[in-house]
Amino acid sequence: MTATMPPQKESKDDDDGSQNLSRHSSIKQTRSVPQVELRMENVTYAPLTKSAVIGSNQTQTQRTTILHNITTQISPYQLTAWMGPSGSGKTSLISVAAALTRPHDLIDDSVITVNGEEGSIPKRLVGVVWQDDLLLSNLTVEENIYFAARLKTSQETPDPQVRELTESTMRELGLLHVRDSLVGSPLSAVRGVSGGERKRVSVAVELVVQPSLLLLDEPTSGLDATTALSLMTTLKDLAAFGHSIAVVIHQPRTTIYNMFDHLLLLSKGRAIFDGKPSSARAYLESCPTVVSLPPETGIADWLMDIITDDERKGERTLAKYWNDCSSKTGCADLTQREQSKLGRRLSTLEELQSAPKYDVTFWTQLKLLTVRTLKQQRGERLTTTAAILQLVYLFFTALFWWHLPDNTARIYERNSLLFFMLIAQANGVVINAVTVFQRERALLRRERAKKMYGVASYFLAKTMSDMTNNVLFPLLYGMAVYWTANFRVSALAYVRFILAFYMSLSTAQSMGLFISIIMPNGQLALVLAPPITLFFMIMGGFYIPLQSIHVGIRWATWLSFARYGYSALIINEFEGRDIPCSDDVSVQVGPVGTCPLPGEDVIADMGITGITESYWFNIGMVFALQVVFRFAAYYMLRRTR
Ligand SMILES: Nc1ncnc2c1ncn2[C@@H]1O[C@H](COP(=O)(O)OP(=O)(O)OP(=O)(O)O)[C@@H](O)[C@H]1O
Repeated sequence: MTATMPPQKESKDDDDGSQNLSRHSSIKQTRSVPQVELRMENVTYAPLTKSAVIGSNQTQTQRTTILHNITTQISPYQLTAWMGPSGSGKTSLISVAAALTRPHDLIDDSVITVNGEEGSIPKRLVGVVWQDDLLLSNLTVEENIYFAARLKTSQETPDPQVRELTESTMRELGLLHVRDSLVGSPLSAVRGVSGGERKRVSVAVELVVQPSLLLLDEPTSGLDATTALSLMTTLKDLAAFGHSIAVVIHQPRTTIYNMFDHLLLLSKGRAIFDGKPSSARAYLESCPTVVSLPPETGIADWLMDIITDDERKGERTLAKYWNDCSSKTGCADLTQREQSKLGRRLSTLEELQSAPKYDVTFWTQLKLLTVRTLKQQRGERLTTTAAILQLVYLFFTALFWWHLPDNTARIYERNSLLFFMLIAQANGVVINAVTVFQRERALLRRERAKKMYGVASYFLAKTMSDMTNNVLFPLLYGMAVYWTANFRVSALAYVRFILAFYMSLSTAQSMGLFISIIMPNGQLALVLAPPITLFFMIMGGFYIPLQSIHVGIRWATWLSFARYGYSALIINEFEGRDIPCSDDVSVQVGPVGTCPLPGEDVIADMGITGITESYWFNIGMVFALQVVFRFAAYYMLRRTR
């Protein structure tokens, strides 16, 4: 497919001096981007917030007005800057523009229009680069960018073209030298790329999908001057393709300031200027309280100084002055923004909303997400630390249960070991499932909002990865313990042991995922997961034989994956063989005096009777539970936004 370029801006009044910059951007445009003009009029953003009641331990819910009556616009072909001191509401304005706030938090006469029509922008057309990045730490820089690009580029675009786009984006952002480095994260064992590089990767991941509206929260923070300039140049070039771009920026150097087409200045949630950056100085100097720009002071530094000074005085003079000025026509000439020269008719909101839901088919989503999840989870689960943990478990297990003699005196120890293996590994697997999903949740929410993929493909890819990577080490532990403990010597019994152990662990994993999905509060999920697992473990029949569990809660044993897993392991160990008697007469299992003891008596003694005496019944039940957990998890995930 040949690259389709949207009409370029014919010419530009370079009265802001940006024509002096030599720009060598190689950013490529692979598709036509719907142009979006977003206008916010009289926007007052007042979310419900919780605050402490003075003098008591209680909290109260109230509306806090964060943005007051803001009117501004983000237009195609323009690079817009939002500047203001810390706490002036820049980040909140990004949330409003990206339609990430709740509609009822926009109060009074707030109106948002998209291409002239009231409504919020379709989220798939928006890219937001937040200050906190959401990257996949175990993928390389290139992989992070490539997967984002592939998922958001039409199915017909050949892969080499997507690779080329990835390459040019990396080049643009100075990331080629770290393309094969893992991104890493402060929390993971992988240190990864530097903070500034990670920031650039987050920008690249958004930039590569070429959103109509791109909002960036302090993209240059943590970057050196050259890289910051290069990034802003890239954004400026991207705007020239018809994208609408707004950056939150603190104190840009003058070269960067001169690139802006439109400037919004904020102070304590209020606008104090909205218009051409080249007019800001003249306008503000006309305000009686403002000291003129001193010689040899950068304009951005001066702007911050006068806003901070005004905030310190507490009279909101600049906001009032702007309010007076913008409500009259007196300063219209000074502040008039450069009119965007749109190359074509803007799409209606309905047209913007009616685009195909996803750029690539379900199967492509599934393939990409499976590869991506496998890579990410391999780095999280198949780590040296995880291997060492299993070796420690193996050491202790072998220490206490080494080569158990196969006689009636050691039946209890055999059973206890089977149960210990289940409890130790299932608990770890559940905690892991909870933690990993809590980490993925934010990324999933963001990517779903951008319509990069559907829940079904994400969930299926995750399930496939969960079934392999995540239970591999625990399974290897079980396979080793089988021989160190001297369980039943038979190839068939070994295979059946592996199957029962694997099914129990993967069901525990599905339960962990379900818990994690239904509890958005990650800390609560982590606190509750172990007792829930323990409850089902007790229902497993080792601590209390099934027939002795109180009749009021005995029904819960039918919901316990541990019951079926443990029963299958016990049946596999004892069914169809006789256990030689021990000389130790104090040990009694089964009918007194039976020698050798039939394995079936051991099984019956555990309360495993009737239909549950069948190995395959238990495997079937644990499988069914797994399916139920997975479907419930999927259903709940679809319902959450
Ligand atoms: N959900 C919220 N509840 C209560 N207060 C909030 C909420 N969101 C933002 N604020 C407050 O609103 C003000 C503006 O916050 P915002 O993060 O938008 O500012 P900012 O200009 O981006 O600041 P910074 O440059 O430090 O990132 C701050 O005082 C902040 O504490």
